[in-house]
Amino acid sequence: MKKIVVAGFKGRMGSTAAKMVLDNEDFDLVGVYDPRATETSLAGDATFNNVDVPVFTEREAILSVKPEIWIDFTVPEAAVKNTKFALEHDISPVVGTTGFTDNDVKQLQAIAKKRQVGGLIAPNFGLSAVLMMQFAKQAAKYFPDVEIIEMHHDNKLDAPSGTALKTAEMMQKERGDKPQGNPDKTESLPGARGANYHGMRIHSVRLPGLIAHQQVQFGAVGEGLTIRQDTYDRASFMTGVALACRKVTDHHELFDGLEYLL
Ligand SMILES: NC(=O)C1=CN([C@@H]2O[C@H](COP(=O)(O)OP(=O)(O)OC[C@H]3O[C@@H](n4cnc5c(N)ncnc54)[C@H](O)[C@@H]3O)[C@@H](O)[C@H]2O)C=CC1
Ligand SMILES: O=C(O)C1=N[C@H](C(=O)O)C[C@H](O)C1
Repeated sequence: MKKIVVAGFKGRMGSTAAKMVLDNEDFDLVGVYDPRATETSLAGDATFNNVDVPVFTEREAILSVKPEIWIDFTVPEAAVKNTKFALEHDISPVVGTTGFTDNDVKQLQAIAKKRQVGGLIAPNFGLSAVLMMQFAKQAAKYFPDVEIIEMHHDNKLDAPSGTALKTAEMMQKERGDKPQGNPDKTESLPGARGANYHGMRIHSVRLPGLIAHQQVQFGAVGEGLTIRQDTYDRASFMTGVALACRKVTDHHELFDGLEYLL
C-alpha cells in the first residue's frame, strides 16, 4: 500500500483528494495537512468516513508518519516550499497546485534529480484537459492565430490558470512568437485585449457557478477552429491524481505535466 499525505485537505481539491485516497484499497492515507485545521484527527468527521487519520498543522510533524507520496493542492507560495520539503525528505510529490514559475520548476527538478526522487507537477489532472492541450498544440502548427479563454469559479486565486499558461507554452513551441491583431490597435479600457503570451492573448473569466473550462479558439482566412474542455466535477481530476500516485515512485525525476506518466 502506498503511504500518502494530502496537503491542503481543508480545501476544495485537497478534500476531494483525501477522499479518493481513502476510497482506494492500494492507498493508505497516513496523514492530512492544512494550517487552518483545528482538529487533530479525521475521526469524528463523517466526510472522511470517521477514519482515525492524524491531522497536521506543522509541516515537520508529517515526517512522523513516514509518507512515500505527498499530494499537494494548496496555494502557490506554500506548494513550492512543500514540494522542496517533500523532495528533500525522499517523499514523491504529486502536485496540482498552480502558479509555479518556470524557475521554481527547474530548481525543484534539480533537487529531484540530485536525490533521485520521482514526482509530478501537473497544472491539470483531467484527462480531457491533457488531450485539449495536446490537440491545441497540434492545431497551432497550422493555425498560428489563436486566443485562449479560460473560465473558472470566482474563488480562484491565480490568473491566468495554470492550464492556460501550459497550453500557451505548448502552442508557442509550434508557432513561435507572433504578434496578433492590428499593430495599430488601441485599448480604451486597459486589459481589454487580455494578457499577452508571445503574441497570443489569454482571457480569464471568473464567475460563480463555473468549475474549470477552457476554449482555445483558432482563426484563419475563411475558417475557424474551437477546442473546448469542460470540468463539471472535481472528481474528474482524481483519475489523474490516482494514476500519478501509482506511477511516480517508479521514476527518479520530477515531471512537469501528467502526459509524461500516461
Ligand atoms: N492540477 C489540477 O488538476 C488542479 C489544480 N487546482 C489547483 O489546486 C490549488 C488548490 O485549489 P482549491 O482546492 O480550489 O483551493 P482552496 O482554497 O479550496 O484550498 C487550498 C487549501 O490550502 C490550504 N493551505 C494554505 N497554505 C497551506 C500550507 N502552507 N500547507 C498546506 N495547506 C495550505 C488552505 O488552508 C486551503 O484549505 C490551486 O492552485 C488550483 O489552481 C485546482 C483544481 C485542479
Ligand atoms: O483553480 C482551479 O479550480 C483549477 N486550477 C487549475 C488551473 O489553474 O489550471 C486546473 C483547473 O483548471 C482547475
